Amino acid sequence: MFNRSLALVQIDSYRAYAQQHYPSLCQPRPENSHKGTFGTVAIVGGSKGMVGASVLAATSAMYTGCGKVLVGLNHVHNPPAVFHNRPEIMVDYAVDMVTNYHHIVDTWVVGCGLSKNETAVQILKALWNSSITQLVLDAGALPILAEHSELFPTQHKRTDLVITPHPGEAAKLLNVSIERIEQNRDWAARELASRYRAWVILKGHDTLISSARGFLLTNPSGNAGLATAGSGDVLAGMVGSLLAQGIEAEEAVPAAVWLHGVAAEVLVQMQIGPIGMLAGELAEAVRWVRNQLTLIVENEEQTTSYDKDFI
Ligand SMILES: NC(=O)C1=CN([C@@H]2O[C@H](COP(=O)(O)OP(=O)(O)OC[C@H]3O[C@@H](n4cnc5c(N)ncnc54)[C@H](OP(=O)(O)O)[C@@H]3O)[C@@H](O)[C@H]2O)[C@@H](O)CC1
Ligand SMILES: Nc1ncnc2c1ncn2[C@@H]1O[C@H](COP(=O)(O)OP(=O)(O)O)[C@@H](O)[C@H]1O
Repeated sequence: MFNRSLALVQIDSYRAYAQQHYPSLCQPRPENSHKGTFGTVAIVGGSKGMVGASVLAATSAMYTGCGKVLVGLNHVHNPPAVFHNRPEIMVDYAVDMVTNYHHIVDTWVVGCGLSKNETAVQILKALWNSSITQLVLDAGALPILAEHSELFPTQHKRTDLVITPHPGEAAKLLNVSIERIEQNRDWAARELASRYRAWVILKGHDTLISSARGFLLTNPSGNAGLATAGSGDVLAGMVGSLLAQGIEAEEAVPAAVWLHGVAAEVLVQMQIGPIGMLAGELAEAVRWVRNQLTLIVENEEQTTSYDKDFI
């Protein structure tokens, strides 16, 4: 029988890569830090039947290291007072959250499990036209952007707008077929970045990251284990989390994609996947990788035991 506690993971090469490309991921926590030091993320989504998507995004945001997470659920007029398996997460009705929590949120992540309806459109419009500086749009937010372009002027002043389409969503945003996106992925990522003045994560095998200034990168990590329900929600939470921690978008956006892929690779090395890998397991693995990256190691050849019993 596979013994998880004996699983050995080669973390050294990941650490070396992160030190070179994403040094902020390797910074240990200052001793005098407090929860406000690492920012607050609000996840807006969770329509009926898809509350799990918001909980996954919120959980992964916390596992990635932000200080506080709020979830605003749409449709659910009497939201649960608490997610019983995640009491750390503050929860409220989405409209109330957008109205009342403006001042305490650093980064808004909108769309995880968000169905399209009039309230969802109004929520997105309110956030789009507000003074918030960091906005990540995923999943259910993207068809709204595509279908109500008149409500979302592309000449916004936001510092950091990140959109995270899979090819189906990119096709809607660009009004072309999914085949056209898949055959012209570089073009699609660049076109979306320039059109929306946004950071774009065009998901799928060989995820692309693009910026309005013409930056284009193919993410080197990940595997087909990521093709599982909710793994995009996990990624959206991670992007929001790194931004909320004050990491510049130039680093935070590609770092989140890389870390997400590394977590999937670690799970495969542990034989938890690629088949049957769960989005929740991915989020837990992200926390382990994130902490491993901050360790100072003297022996470069060291391998590290990932013990599932300790996560
Ligand atoms: N536990 C929860 O609460 C969960 C909730 N979730 C939430 O559900 C919401 C909708 O998500 P969803 O998965 O139902 O539909 P969506 O992603 O819009 O796909 C629609 C169609 O697009 C296409 N397509 C997709 N990917 C593609 C690709 N890479 N490359 C090419 N085509 C691709 C594909 O078309 P097909 O290939 O099947 O013809 C597919 O049928 C969203 O808000 C999310 O957050 C989920 O995260 C799951 C866990
Ligand atoms: N074959 C694959 N190889 C690498 N990454 C993949 C593969 N399939 C999916 N992914 C990744 O998994 C995530 C899926 O996100 P998404 O399509 O939004 O799913 P969901 O809505 O279920 O969360 C994305 O980060 C995508 O890049």
